[in-house]
Amino acid sequence: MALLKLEGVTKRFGGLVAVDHVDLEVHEGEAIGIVGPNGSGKTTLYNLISGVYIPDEGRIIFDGKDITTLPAHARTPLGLARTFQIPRPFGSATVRENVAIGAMFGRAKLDVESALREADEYLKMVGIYELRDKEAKLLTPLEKRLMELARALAMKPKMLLLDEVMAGMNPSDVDRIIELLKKVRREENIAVVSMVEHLMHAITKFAERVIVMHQGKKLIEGETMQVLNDPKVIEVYLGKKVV
Ligand SMILES: Nc1ncnc2c1ncn2[C@@H]1O[C@H](COP(=O)(O)OP(=O)(O)OP(=O)(O)O)[C@@H](O)[C@H]1O
Repeated sequence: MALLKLEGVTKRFGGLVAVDHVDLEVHEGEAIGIVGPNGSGKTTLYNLISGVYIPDEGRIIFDGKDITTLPAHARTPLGLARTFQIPRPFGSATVRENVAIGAMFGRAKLDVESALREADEYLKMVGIYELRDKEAKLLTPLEKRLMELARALAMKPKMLLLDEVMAGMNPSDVDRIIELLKKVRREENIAVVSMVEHLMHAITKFAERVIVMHQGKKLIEGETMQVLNDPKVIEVYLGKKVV
């Protein structure tokens, strides 16, 4: 059984169909990349999966439950965690407290003490443990994204939706995050869906399967290298070879 299943999911903004009858399945522990040019519907798709938007048509099933109309805060405890392209941390709280919130309100629902301890583990994992006592608002954009990743992992999700988490990172940080994601997939069987606009090389190292969005529709889906070298995909990316 698929962990996540989208059936004919559609979202319109006035006359514009931002996501157009998308079908999608993600299985436990899978690594998926969602790519597509600007405006192709990737963010809207994430917002539909995470509950920021409710679809105009179609159904979303997660872990056997119909979550189509469930608000975002009710999806998190079921094991659906996401990061945002522009993180919105609790600014005056410390980095450690921000991550602990994930452990308290995610699937694990830990008490404060245990959540703070757990936060330290995840901060070490993403490589910003030394920043734990800093106010979150003082972090750089990249550090904020790493903190968000730690918070999402502390939720003990079954599925992690990553929104451009590796954008702006240097190659060694990208490699470190990819290794980390492989480790959590292997050890905790977390399905990771990663949205990427430009970092195609990162996606080839990480994703087993890629979905290409174009004008709100799924253009193609399949094994990563095969998809990224497909003539239709090359055409969508302005005639350039993608990788
Ligand atoms: N809240 C909104 N109101 C109106 N139109 C929207 C809204 N959100 C997205 N759109 C439109 O829907 C289409 C898909 O946008 P979306 O942000 O999902 O694409 P994207 O692939 O994530 O692009 P980007 O990489 O630029 O974020 C675009 O034409 C966009 O202008």
